[in-house]
Amino acid sequence: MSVLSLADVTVERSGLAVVRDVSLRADQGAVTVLLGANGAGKTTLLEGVSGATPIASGTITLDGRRLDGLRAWRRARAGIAHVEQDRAVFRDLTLRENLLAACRRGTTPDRALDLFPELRKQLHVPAGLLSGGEQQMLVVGRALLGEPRFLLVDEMSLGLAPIVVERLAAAVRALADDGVGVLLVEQFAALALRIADRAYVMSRGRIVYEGDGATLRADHDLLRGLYLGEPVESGV
Ligand SMILES: Nc1ncnc2c1ncn2[C@@H]1O[C@H](COP(=O)(O)OP(=O)(O)OP(=O)(O)O)[C@@H](O)[C@H]1O
Repeated sequence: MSVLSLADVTVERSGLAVVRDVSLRADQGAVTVLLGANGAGKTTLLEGVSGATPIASGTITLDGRRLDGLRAWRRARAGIAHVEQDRAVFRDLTLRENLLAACRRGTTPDRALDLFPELRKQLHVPAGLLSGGEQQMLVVGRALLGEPRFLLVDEMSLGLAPIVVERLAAAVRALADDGVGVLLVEQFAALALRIADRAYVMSRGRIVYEGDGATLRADHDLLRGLYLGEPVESGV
């Protein structure tokens, strides 16, 4: 089983450490969620893992192999796919063309369309005309076409209707059950914890909680305290 592992990772923005000494691990076949309030550093951490932003110190390894010195495309080739927050699609190309653009030689868009069969009806629609939920399905599906071992997903629920969010969450869970390792960043904890195997909470750049998803889901006071940066004590 593959393991994505971070040890003492610090990432800076404009010279300020916004991710500080973060250590975490994500396992293949599991959903690992990274929670935390707005501005906690979650997006920056994912960017550090994918290589979109260089890390200042620490190590990132995939099955023991150092990734942190590699350019982003090499990390992608090693098996890391990053679904960024911006839902960027080629707006004038059809959904099908967007998927084909992401296919490796000899692969087809089937994996994305099997995960989100509702997209098959929209294959010839320009991606810019799709709903926000369909665009999100497109970018998640597109990320799979490179056959990643790990999928980093940033705030996939942002601005979407609850029913669509449920659909996306179920798809992400199914991916993990199918053997992909998912590292999911969410600001809204309830949904993420429902599909999580393991959870981390970040506050002001640091990890302030690590545990299994079910424990945090069951303890609202603990979760609230972590978000507010209060002492980590159950039942406060
Ligand atoms: N380009 C930048 N230059 C300086 N500071 C930045 C830059 N981008 C982000 N920051 C700051 O870094 C901190 C972490 O931001 P980040 O986006 O990683 O947090 P987040 O937990 O993902 O929050 P959000 O849910 O708002 O995306 C914030 O305080 C933010 O203001």
